[in-house]
Amino acid sequence: MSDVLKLSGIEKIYNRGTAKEIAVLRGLDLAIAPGQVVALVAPSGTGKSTLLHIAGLLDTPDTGEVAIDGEDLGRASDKRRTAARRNSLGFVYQFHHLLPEFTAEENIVLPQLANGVARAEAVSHARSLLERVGLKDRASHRPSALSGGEQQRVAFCRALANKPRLLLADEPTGNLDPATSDTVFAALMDLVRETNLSALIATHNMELAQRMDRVLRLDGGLLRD
Ligand SMILES: Nc1ncnc2c1ncn2[C@@H]1O[C@H](COP(=O)(O)OP(=O)(O)OP(=O)(O)O)[C@@H](O)[C@H]1O
Repeated sequence: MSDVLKLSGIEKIYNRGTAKEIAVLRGLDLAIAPGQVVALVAPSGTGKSTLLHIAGLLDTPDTGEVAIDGEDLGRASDKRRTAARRNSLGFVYQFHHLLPEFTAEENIVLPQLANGVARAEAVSHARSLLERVGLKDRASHRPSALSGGEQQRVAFCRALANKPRLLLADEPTGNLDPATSDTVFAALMDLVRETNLSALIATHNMELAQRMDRVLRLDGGLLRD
């Protein structure tokens, strides 16, 4: 079976050929197998965002290949990359970025409608996701009526709404206090495991990183165990 994410020889150099040249990624390789959860540990400024943007098809490398499920998308058309982002990738950030004027449930329904799923099916899927993260009775609340940990759990459900193959997360619990971070992270991991999702999760928290299948450090533009 092919890797869900395969990065090969990724180079990203900003301001190439000028005095301000900065080589952020220097021939980086990464393979994530189906169902594998990888922790990305990267001190500030080492290129974590650059790497997540390239893996998430939001940016392109100068050289190298980005394959999702065996399809090379690094230099595919914008249309194809947008479709892959919608269908194959889920994103979670440090802040939830939920739509404030919609309920928790609607925030999970809307991306499905945008992908052509019928409303009844989208609602049923949203409810099942909310139930799995313990928020069944919060479905009709707007984000402002939810705690920080609850907001983030809704954001996880939204990321999984379109049944992605790969979850990309940037400090998904970085905005929460340590105790809340712990339970919310456990909820995310349960959801990821239940759906056999692959994931690349950036975190500064070594204790959380150790709970993943593999811990990789970004160092000198390359990934090391
Ligand atoms: N568009 C750009 N043009 C020039 N330099 C850039 C650009 N984007 C990022 N950089 C530089 O590349 C390096 C890596 O940036 P990146 O945002 O990937 O770091 P990061 O590891 O995500 O940092 P942080 O955790 O602090 O957000 C930094 O030195 C940054 O200043």
